[in-house]
Amino acid sequence: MAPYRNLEEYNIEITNEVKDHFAKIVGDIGEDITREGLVKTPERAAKAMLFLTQGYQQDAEEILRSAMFAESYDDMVIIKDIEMYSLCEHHMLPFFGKAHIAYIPNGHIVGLSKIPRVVDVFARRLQVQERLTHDILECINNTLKPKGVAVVIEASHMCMMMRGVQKQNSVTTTSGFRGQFEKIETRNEFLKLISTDLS
Ligand SMILES: Nc1nc2c(ncn2[C@@H]2O[C@H](COP(=O)(O)OP(=O)(O)OP(=O)(O)O)[C@@H](O)[C@H]2O)c(=O)[nH]1
Ligand SMILES: [Zn+2]
Repeated sequence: MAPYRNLEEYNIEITNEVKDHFAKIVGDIGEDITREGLVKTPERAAKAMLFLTQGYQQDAEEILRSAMFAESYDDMVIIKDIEMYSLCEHHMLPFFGKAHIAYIPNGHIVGLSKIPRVVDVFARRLQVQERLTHDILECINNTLKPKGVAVVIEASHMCMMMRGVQKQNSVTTTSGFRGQFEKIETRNEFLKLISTDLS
């Protein structure tokens, strides 16, 4: 694609391209693309898909760096039950659930809202749950350089519910630990505080 003058121009161009692909899909699955209810569907679907994958245009480390504050607090900070919606890269179907994140500051704390924003940046891409977990973990570790960071994600995958193996109640848990959370006592304290039965 040609280089774009600005983000707005890029957004218009890319929306039109994705819209044309969706129009083809709607026709290919046997629908009448001229039917009243479907006329605007390719455009709506394109906008929805670009919203759900907007993380490719965003810089998670920059988001964290924009709200780091020098502070001597060095106990655990936990943000739990962060709702998360992503798309599995194998089927482009949603997987969704909760992220629980903790860090132990090392001279800097971060604005609390920035942690869920980081989750969104990486979730709004084509992902597998394992890589999503590590993307969040490494981003916080590299940027904040805390004494420790922990990420747990619990999610349900629509590709295992609506199709394929068709299991409605399975939940996948992934986790990653760095620094002080690699010690069993710190990790267990975190797991206890997020009130799961993982410990
Ligand atoms: N590890 C991992 N696997 C995932 C994730 N999301 C979806 N999958 C799996 O990716 C696998 C893709 O396997 P394939 O055999 O290539 O695809 P498939 O024929 O559609 O597989 P079925 O879902 O078993 O019908 C499936 O087992 C999915 O359950 C994820 O986040 N992490
Ligand atoms: Zn899938």
